[in-house]
Amino acid sequence: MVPKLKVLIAYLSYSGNTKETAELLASWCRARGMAVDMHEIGISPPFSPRDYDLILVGTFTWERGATPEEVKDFVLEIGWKPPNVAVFGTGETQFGGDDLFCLAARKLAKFYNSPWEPLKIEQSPRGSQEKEVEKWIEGVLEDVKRFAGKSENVGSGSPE
Ligand SMILES: Cc1cc2nc3c(=O)[nH]c(=O)nc-3n(C[C@H](O)[C@H](O)[C@H](O)COP(=O)(O)O)c2cc1C
Repeated sequence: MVPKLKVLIAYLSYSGNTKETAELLASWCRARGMAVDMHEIGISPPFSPRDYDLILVGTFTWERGATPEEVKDFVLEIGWKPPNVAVFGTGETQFGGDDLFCLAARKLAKFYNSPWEPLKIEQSPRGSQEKEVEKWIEGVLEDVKRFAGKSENVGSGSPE
């Protein structure tokens, strides 16, 4: 039997948009037979990144493009850069246009040298943006087997 792909979805959400995105991603992966664990940043107990074939990290963007402190702490707790991190984020263009839109997600993807462009969702993913979520996770999973099982210790640090 082929072992199930193991996916961890870690996210931070205050008002629910990033959580909704995380749940859509979880449903999509589970419907395709993957084993999914959810991790609420700042709440769930620590996990071992090496247990997973893919780690999805979701964050909203805070004032003037800032990364939420909880996400910075999460990154420090992990303490190294797993090579199989894909980032998704929610934000709102009304807070600073394209320059600041989902900037925390973009910075996080850069920090992890993520092989995938971050998914950027305007507010809630429900409705027309659900297609974007699906397209993004499909693309990520196409590549995942290439990265599965590999790890690379490149030191610790913190995103801006
Ligand atoms: C005070 C404040 C500042 C914000 N600044 C930004 C920002 O600079 N860039 C951005 O894309 N979104 C910004 N947002 C929008 C949130 O990132 C967006 O509402 C997000 O979907 C919230 O995620 P959550 O529902 O998971 O908590 C800001 C929201 C608030 C309340």
